[in-house]
Amino acid sequence: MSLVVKDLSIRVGSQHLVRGVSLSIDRGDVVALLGPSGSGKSLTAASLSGSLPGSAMVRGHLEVDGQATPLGDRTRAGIAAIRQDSLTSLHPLVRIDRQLVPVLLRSGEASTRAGALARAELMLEEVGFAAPTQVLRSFPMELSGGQRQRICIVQALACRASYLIADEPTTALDGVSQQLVLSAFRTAAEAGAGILLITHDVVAASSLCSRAVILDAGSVVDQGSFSHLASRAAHPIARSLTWAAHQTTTQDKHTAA
Ligand SMILES: Nc1ncnc2c1ncn2[C@@H]1O[C@H](COP(=O)(O)OP(=O)(O)OP(=O)(O)O)[C@@H](O)[C@H]1O
Repeated sequence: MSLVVKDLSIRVGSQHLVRGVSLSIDRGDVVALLGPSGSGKSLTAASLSGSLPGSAMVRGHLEVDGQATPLGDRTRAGIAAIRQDSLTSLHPLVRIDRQLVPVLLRSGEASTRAGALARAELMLEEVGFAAPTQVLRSFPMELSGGQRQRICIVQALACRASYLIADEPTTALDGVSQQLVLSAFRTAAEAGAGILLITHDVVAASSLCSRAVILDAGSVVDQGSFSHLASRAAHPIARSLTWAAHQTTTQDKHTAA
């Protein structure tokens, strides 16, 4: 079971911003999408989650668990997304409980409102909220950027989607929250979700992901395991992006030994 995108191409006006990108994510696997700023990671993510801007022209083939799926389809079943900008993802005039409870009921995580509230509290605790009851009663504007980001992460995980597209989910978070979120992703993958993690944090990616796809100027320049990318990568960007992570992982292993 996997999500496969082939020959993805995105244009806005006369600009060809993503060119022939192909990648796959297996259920239960976490794949990193790395690359310099402006290389096309967010556009690629948006095309998979059906949230490309209306001005974008998209071409290519998407298959979800063997089922061909239109790339422009905005109501895509089975794929949840975490976007970079958490303020636009949450309804500003709706309290957090009313943004989480319906998702948990729809996904079958809970069958009653009381059960969904209890589950929401637990999931909020798992991403570092010390007072989840209070958070559930808040409006998004009463929370910090990092808190809103973690609520979007809980909302996406609450969908229990087969695939999760996470665009820089931990950028606004402190170190402890980052670790908790990565641990929640690991748990989701162990439960069978396929995750695409877009990040500039190569060390975090190498600790969580089995392999990475590297984009530069809208094209895939390399992909494979982190040790492959660090040692034999054909493209200098792939080498520089993965070298530090590989060094850290290797040092950690030596320290542990
Ligand atoms: N709606 C849009 N209209 C026109 N150009 C866009 C649009 N969205 C993105 N771009 C351009 O497409 C290119 C890729 O953008 P994208 O946001 O995918 O990069 P990214 O790799 O996610 O960067 P970052 O790491 O900084 O988030 C950039 O040159 C950007 O300016």
